[in-house]
Amino acid sequence: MPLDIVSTAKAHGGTQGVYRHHSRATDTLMTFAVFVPPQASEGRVPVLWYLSGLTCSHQNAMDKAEYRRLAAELGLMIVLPDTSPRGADVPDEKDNWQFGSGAGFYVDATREPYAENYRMYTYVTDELPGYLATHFPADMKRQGLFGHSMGGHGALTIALRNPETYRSASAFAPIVQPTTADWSKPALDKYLGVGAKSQRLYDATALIEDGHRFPEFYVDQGTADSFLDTGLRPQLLAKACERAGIKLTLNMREGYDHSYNFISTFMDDHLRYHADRLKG
Ligand SMILES: N[C@@H](CCC(=O)N[C@@H](CSC=O)C(=O)NCC(=O)O)C(=O)O
Repeated sequence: MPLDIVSTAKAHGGTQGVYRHHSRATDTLMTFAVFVPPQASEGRVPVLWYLSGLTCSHQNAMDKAEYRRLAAELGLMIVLPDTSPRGADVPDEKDNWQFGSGAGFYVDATREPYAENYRMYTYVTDELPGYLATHFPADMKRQGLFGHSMGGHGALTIALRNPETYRSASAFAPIVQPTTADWSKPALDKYLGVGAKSQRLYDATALIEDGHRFPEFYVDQGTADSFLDTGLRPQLLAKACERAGIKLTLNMREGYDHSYNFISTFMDDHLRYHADRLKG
């Protein structure tokens, strides 16, 4: 399980690193970022996964999410995976930002020609955790997930499917019902097949309807988000959670849009939420 170091830099007493490896899941080179807090010099620390949105790599959140100062104070390791496989041999739609490169939707594709490489669910839930446990001072018994938009969808669905692995889950402006939203349905149709039952495994509201449970979710959503009514629709998650008896804290943030200005504003609240649930 070899890992190449792309870069490391000291930040807030910890280390921000970028790493690259060959992935068995995607059969491509994959790049990811990890912030290791200063507390790791004394023992393993809790792991918080940040799943990014459409068009992103590990780099966007590293540059704009402003997580390092408080993660260093709280002793949280922050892991930033890429959002899709990439490379000349990976099937893609160059002019479509809602599909292919930068738009893996955290699914394991089953349709050709995508099934060989687009296996981001397995990559994030199985393969990359193995690298963390081997190469980093990560306490894999204390893991949480959060993410933005497509990554918020990833965080909610992965938590619902693996409640024994993750202790906490939160999201910024998540796509809560990707099987029907205009910017995600076409991608799920291509990765998994039109009308495929398996699409429900990648849809937070469908998972809840089908009996999957997670103790609680914390969600922030900007009211000036241009994707709010067609792509995101947090009210659908609220309804599903209410019916299922899942505690949901949904903060509608007046005037905030979909950008990293919104994410960085509320980043501290999310880090504290996870730290409370990952301690001890
Ligand atoms: N290019 C698009 C806008 C794309 C966009 O807003 N991407 C978001 C995630 S959207 C949901 O998954 C993002 O995080 N972008 C990266 C960034 O650094 O801001 C358009 O033209 O509307």
